[in-house]
Amino acid sequence: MEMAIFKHHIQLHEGISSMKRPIMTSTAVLREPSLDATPNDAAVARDLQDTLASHAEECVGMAANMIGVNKRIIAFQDDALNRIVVMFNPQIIQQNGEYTTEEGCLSLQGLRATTRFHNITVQYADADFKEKIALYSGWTAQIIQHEIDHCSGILI
Ligand SMILES: CSCC[C@H](NC=O)C(=O)O
Repeated sequence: MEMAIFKHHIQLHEGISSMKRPIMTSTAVLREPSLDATPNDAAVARDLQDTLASHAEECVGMAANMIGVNKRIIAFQDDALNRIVVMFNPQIIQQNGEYTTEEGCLSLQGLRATTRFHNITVQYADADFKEKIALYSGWTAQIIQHEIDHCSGILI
């Protein structure tokens, strides 16, 4: 087991980033609320970001439990910034504009109907663990809601 983890990190640092990194699909960690993240989880965040980048064609966001780590960390493709954004301990503090839509998930088969909010205000710590509050709308807001649900052990 330790060898396997060691090998994984070698791959990370040798930069075999075009290889799709493994995703959890049916483990308990996806159904459990994750724990608060700390600055010590920076390496997990980088791993999550690299894993999302390796799945960028078919996946717009991920939560750390999708790579088997039960910490409240998300990464998502932000089309406005044209890069992947990482958030530690994201929390929705305001929301409005409820609607129903269909969503898919890399950890599940098929599409499911779900309720989302068009506008959200998110409180989080950024990649440098600085506290931030930001407003998101539409597609990016939908992705963030999906990933925050993952952090609570909620699948669509
Ligand atoms: C619209 S939100 C969908 C997010 C999903 N990622 C899984 O956490 C994905 O398909 O990328």
